Amino acid sequence: MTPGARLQAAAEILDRIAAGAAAEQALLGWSRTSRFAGSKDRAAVRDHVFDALRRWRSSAAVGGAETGRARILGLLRQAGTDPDTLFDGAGHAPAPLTEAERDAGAMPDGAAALDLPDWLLPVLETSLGPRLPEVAEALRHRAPVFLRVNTMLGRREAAQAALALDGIETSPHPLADTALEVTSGARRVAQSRAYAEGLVELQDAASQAVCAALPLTPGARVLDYCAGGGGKALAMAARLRGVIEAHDADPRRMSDLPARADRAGARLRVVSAPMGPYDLVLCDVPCSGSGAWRRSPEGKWRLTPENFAQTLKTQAQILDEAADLLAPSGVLAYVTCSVLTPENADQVAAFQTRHPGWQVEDTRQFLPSDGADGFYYAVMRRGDLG
Ligand SMILES: C[S@@+](CC[C@H](N)C(=O)[O-])C[C@H]1O[C@@H](n2cnc3c(N)ncnc32)[C@H](O)[C@@H]1O
Repeated sequence: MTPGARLQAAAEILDRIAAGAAAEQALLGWSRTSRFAGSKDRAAVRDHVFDALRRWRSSAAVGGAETGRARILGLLRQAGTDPDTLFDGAGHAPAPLTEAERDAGAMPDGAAALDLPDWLLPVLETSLGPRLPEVAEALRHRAPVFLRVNTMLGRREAAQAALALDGIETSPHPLADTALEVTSGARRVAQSRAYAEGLVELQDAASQAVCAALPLTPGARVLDYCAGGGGKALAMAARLRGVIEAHDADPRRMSDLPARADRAGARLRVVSAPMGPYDLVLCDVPCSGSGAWRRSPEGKWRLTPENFAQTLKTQAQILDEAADLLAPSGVLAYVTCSVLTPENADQVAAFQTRHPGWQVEDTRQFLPSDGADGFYYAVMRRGDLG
């Protein structure tokens, strides 16, 4: 496919997304009917689609309409690329621009300029204060690819050398001792030997920093209450060198976990009904995902006041359930990939009001503008053991 044909394909997929299709479904539908497209074409089309999703509002404003074609036009204008070099109608490229399209388009302002939903702007302003513009800007760009070195199987330098043999260049990332940022060859990671043998896992650097901050002591009984795909459960297992119990309200989300644990040499037990007492319960709760909207930009537009309110209720309920599973001196670790105060510090404060005596021992907010995803954690323990 020519570069122009890739843009045309992306524009059509964006129209399907605008009509209500999920991005992955729309991409899959296109893939199935486009057998002529090679792997590089598919990757390029996907990148264009996700670039437009990250800049859904500003690309439409600059492109002059709420269509896939206009959004692609807007992205080109934002990048300083002359659209006439690609909108030329040749070889399935977009048709040349009309006079009306040339005249259309304006710089957005307010929430549209930041590529944020209007309703969420006040929440973000309160949560981030003067850091809002830099966070919003970070969320408009592609996320770096990070790997976690599985220190049960090798050191960071050994992992870098193994990855280099497969043409993947990395550099250590300061957020965590286990973190590598992929600087070239990211698309080869899943086929690399280091990945197949469990020496590295895909995991965001801030997510690794969160796992590194948890007070895991040898012999501790640990539960990952919202284990999902198990990224944090595996990272905890590597640190603890003991068994991690993994639970999720939706057990299908953990279906790959036993195989991933085997590959990593981790000891992990999936439990459907956790039985306390535990020494540490990790609650990596469902959240807005606002800290990771670079990776999942659809989340930015699908979040509504209604489902946000429901998510806040679920988070509180999970914290209450987890507290009941802990030993008297046990640690309750609350984690979100969010930058929004209502689901971070406010949620923890509300828990403390419902459960007097719990104290926050350690807490930190990571922001996407610091390099990795936005994450929040609070490590809590009961203070009134007497
Ligand atoms: C942020 S994801 C977990 C990601 C995972 N810990 C990781 O590191 O890859 C949140 C998970 O919480 C689960 N969940 C939602 N409601 C829950 C509940 N009431 N109890 C336990 N898990 C729940 C979801 O199914 C989802 O897998």
